[in-house]
Amino acid sequence: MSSLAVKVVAGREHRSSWNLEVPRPATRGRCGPEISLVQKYKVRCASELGEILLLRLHKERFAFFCKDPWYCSRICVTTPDGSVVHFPCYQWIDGYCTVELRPGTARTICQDALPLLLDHRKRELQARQECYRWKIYAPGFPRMVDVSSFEEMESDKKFALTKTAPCADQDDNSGNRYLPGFPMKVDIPSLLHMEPNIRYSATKTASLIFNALPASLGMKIRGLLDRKGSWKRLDDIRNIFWCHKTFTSEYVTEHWCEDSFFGYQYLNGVNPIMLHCLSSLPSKLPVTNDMVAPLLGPGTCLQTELERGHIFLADYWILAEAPVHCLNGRQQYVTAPLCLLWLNPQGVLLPLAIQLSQIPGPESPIFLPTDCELDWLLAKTWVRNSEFLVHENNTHFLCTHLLCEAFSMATLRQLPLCHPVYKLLLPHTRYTLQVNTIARATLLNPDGLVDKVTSIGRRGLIYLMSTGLAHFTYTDFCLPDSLRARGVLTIPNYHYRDDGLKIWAAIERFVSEIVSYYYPNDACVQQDSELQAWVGEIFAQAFLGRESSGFPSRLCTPGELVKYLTAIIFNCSAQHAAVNSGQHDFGAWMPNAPSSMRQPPPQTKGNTTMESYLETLPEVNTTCSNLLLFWLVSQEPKDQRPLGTYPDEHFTEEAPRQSIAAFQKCLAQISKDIRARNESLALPYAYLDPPLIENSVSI
Ligand SMILES: CCCCC/C=C\C/C=C\C=C\[C@@H](C/C=C\CCCC(=O)O)OO
Ligand SMILES: [Fe+2]
Repeated sequence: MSSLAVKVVAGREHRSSWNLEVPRPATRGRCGPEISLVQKYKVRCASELGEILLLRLHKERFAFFCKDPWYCSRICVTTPDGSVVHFPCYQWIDGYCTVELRPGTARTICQDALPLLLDHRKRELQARQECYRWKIYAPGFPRMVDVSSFEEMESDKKFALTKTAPCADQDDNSGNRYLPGFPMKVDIPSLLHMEPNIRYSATKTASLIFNALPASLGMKIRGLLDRKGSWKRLDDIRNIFWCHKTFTSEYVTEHWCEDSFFGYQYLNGVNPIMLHCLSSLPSKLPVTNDMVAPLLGPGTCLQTELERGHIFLADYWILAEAPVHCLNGRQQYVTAPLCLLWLNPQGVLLPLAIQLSQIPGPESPIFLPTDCELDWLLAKTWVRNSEFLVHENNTHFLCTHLLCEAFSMATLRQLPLCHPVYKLLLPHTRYTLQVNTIARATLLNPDGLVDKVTSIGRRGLIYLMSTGLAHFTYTDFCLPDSLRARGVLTIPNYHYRDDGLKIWAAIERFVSEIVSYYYPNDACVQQDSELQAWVGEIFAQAFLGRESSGFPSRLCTPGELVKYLTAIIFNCSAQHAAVNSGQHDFGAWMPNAPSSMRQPPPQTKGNTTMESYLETLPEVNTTCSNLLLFWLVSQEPKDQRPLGTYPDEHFTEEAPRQSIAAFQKCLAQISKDIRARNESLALPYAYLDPPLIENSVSI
């Protein structure tokens, strides 16, 4: 327990009496803002204070009680003339220290003139930069949070701001151990030292553990996590999760073999960003008209369909040189397929041809829907395995989790609490540093889950993500630009695109209202040195300063700022929901998303049997460990905050608060429309229904 003292720093000195409402120290054990208590203080001053510039909270030891972290939401001050001033805080106060708060009115650095306030901004950022330090995890990776610095903070060590952090590969791995009941090693030390302001709340942690433990122990007891060898029958896979079936997972189990469902997943599955429209075939995929004529039917040909813009390609080139790994002591296999698809006159997307390598030739036959059933199924399953690798590592982990971590870090390090962009973005960074730290400690660590279930292992993951980042562009990052560049604006029943564009537009409208309020002209953007440092830090640390990425290193106009902020908020919320929430739905039927392949890709046709198919799919323990992860990450643990909900009132002015209300109204209408559309669908698409989208990447 500790005591709290409040000090008011004001502009002028006069006689007055002030009422302060301060959140009372709640309870031990970081239970977050869930318990809300308010303490009222009357502060009598010998003189009138005038405008309050800063409010200082001192947290001190109380008698002999031990140190307790407190969560302070905000302080409300009623002035002698009856007006109320809010001082947003929304932070854990750990240890005995002083926190200085400014009134809630957002201010850019250009709007501050008083040296006291300019100095306060500077000191606030210095302290944050000391606390949140960048770490190089692997060459070519976006930089991430260095959790070891929190350990140092707690032991009150002093350190230089320029301290360089080690790479993950040089870390001491002695704390990386097996935990009873779990199929992989866990890097325990890195989980123990999170700074309280970025740590999961007790509710969220408990919810994650309650989701994980019964599922993991259930599989352990049934021997599934330890059973090596092939599945004996495909049907046995149905029984892994007898109690975790969803409407979609059942639908997938029924329809996974169908070509139309294979095509559907490119539009509305967990990786809806792969298709590019072709105007001509690439030379590395020598599909002829004769090959596809039986499927195209009379009255058309491949060339005509190319000219109509009805031919699409999913190219897994990035896997061509991925390192390959061993699972259960056996060599695994990876390939880099090319999958050609056709949008038929009924508006259904169908696979036309699959080549399982980037190099054409007699050893890489082009598989066709007219081939025998098992050959065609095996070729499609190889593509689904490639989808798994590209989706999990790049679309999901790199492009949402890791990039959003870098946005979160830059926001914490470069923008003070009173900055309008800090107020706008902070809710969209909630728990991202924590979930990524958990992922690094359980999935990406040596002998972690990625090493236990994927054919490329941790080394392959590092290769894929660094190669992915080296090719990632600002166009890919901005949904409308990406859809246009990929030529997929007119494909029917592309619900990810339709819902995503509506949400993008709603975010854009909201952001442009906020931006126009605080940045009325180009000069305001250009002269905001904190904003420019923030963009520059993202460019340098997330995109490694690569000019060809097209990401800005500087922003010049309010329009550029609106686009950039819209893209960040969209990717932290909607994009993560689109590529995260369906992992169990689409992956629980393992043959639809195998994490590894145990036989080389076929070099001839006509040899596939059900036995060889089962010998190619992952073993029982590999399958079950992976499905355990899918189950866990497909549901947001409790303590959720859906898109557009801002219970922490960082903005206190009327204009931004009205913009928030309008944003919420717009999202509610989008939700209504999505739900109405879904009524008529055999397989509803709900991943982008706003109430089901989390504000931030937090699982
Ligand atoms: C089997 C027990 C695992 C416990 C892990 C608990 C929570 C997971 C924490 C974070 C997950 C984050 C992301 C991970 C996504 C992709 C990683 C790559 C996976 C792969 O290649 O297999 O999910 O939301
Ligand atoms: Fe995720």
